[in-house]
Amino acid sequence: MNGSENHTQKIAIFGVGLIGGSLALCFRGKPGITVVGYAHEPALQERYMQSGVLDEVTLSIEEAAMDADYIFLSVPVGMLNYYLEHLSKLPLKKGCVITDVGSTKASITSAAKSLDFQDAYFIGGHPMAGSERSGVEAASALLFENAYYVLTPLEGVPEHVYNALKELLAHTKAQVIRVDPKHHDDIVGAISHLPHIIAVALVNQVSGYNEAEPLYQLLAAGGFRDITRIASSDPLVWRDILLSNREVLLRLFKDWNMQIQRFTDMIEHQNGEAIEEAFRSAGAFRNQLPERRKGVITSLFDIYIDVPDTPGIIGRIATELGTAAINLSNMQIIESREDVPGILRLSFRQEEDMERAAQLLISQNYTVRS
Ligand SMILES: NC(=O)C1=CN([C@@H]2O[C@H](COP(=O)(O)OP(=O)(O)OC[C@H]3O[C@@H](n4cnc5c(N)ncnc54)[C@H](O)[C@@H]3O)[C@@H](O)[C@H]2O)C=CC1
Ligand SMILES: O=C(O)C(=O)Cc1ccc(O)cc1
Repeated sequence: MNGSENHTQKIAIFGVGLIGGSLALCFRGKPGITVVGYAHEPALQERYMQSGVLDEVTLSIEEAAMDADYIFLSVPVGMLNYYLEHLSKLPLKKGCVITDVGSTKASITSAAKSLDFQDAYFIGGHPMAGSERSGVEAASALLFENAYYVLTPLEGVPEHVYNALKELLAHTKAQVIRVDPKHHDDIVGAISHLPHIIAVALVNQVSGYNEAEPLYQLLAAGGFRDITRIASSDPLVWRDILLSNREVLLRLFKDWNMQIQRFTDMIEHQNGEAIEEAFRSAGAFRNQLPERRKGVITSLFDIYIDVPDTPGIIGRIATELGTAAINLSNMQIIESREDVPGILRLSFRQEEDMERAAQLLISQNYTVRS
């Protein structure tokens, strides 16, 4: 029975990459849970097993699905229908819940509506956390912590089945939220898919200029890196997402073109006041966004310090923090120029570690900014 603590539960994961692997890590080792991965290619079997996120791995869809209480489809969006259809023809365990993690929800939900799962149920899902990285090696048990996890249950899914999935997802430490599939795609199109497109288009524009003048790449610093991180996302995963949210995106492009046209007009007519107002209103909205939700990418508490361009300085700072038992999660030089101090970003998982590090470094006369 799903959701019962007294029974052993089998969780099957199809597509053990960033998201599937992170889910596996959240579930694996929890009392009574066995996590089995499905690998569609022999080479993946070894890779999945070596990653240490699974209890078992199989090359057989049937074997993975057999007796599973939950099946997570965490393959690229373009492959979801194939697996859903295949599963609908298998004798699944009574009460089995099939769910997915795809970044669009309307298409998979409408496919699921047209299939007969007999004694199984389909509940669409989308964890609103991730990164530009991909593959099981990038998986982390902390990925979903405090993020939202959207569920889009089909009509007719009993409440206790929905609640059992929600209970299982508590292992991810995400906050489950129920959203209509089409509404989900409208919103996520604007806040995730469009930004990915803009980032890629911008990088490609600059990369074109850089072919004739390599100074573009050399001078590209803070702002460019910040808003283009997601341009490094997996091409195949994103091809599928964008094609699956086609209509929403085509609509969003119209509004986007209007925004660009507005800037064209303001600059052409030297309308400084309107430019100021555009920045003012954007800033006001952005500043009210909720604090970055914790997760492996976003949980970091960052401080920035100016570092003189002295050999070994980074190693020295890391050692000093280590000696003071301050847990540093990451350090990255985000600007380094000849003859001027570079900027080093120090990231911490705990706010307390960040505060202690700031105090220590200030006491050693470093310039520390948050
Ligand atoms: N990348 C992100 O930040 C997020 C992605 N998603 C969704 O999660 C799903 C997976 O994305 P990621 O984990 O990022 O990608 P990934 O590339 O890290 O993982 C995909 C996995 O699926 C496997 N795979 C590919 N084709 C397959 C096939 N035909 N049959 C079986 N397995 C196959 C790959 O070997 C890989 O292990 C996508 O549907 C994506 O839209 C959802 C939230 C965040
Ligand atoms: O890296 C980022 O900031 C992301 O935007 C991650 C992401 C990618 C795809 C999703 O469907 C949800 C989240």
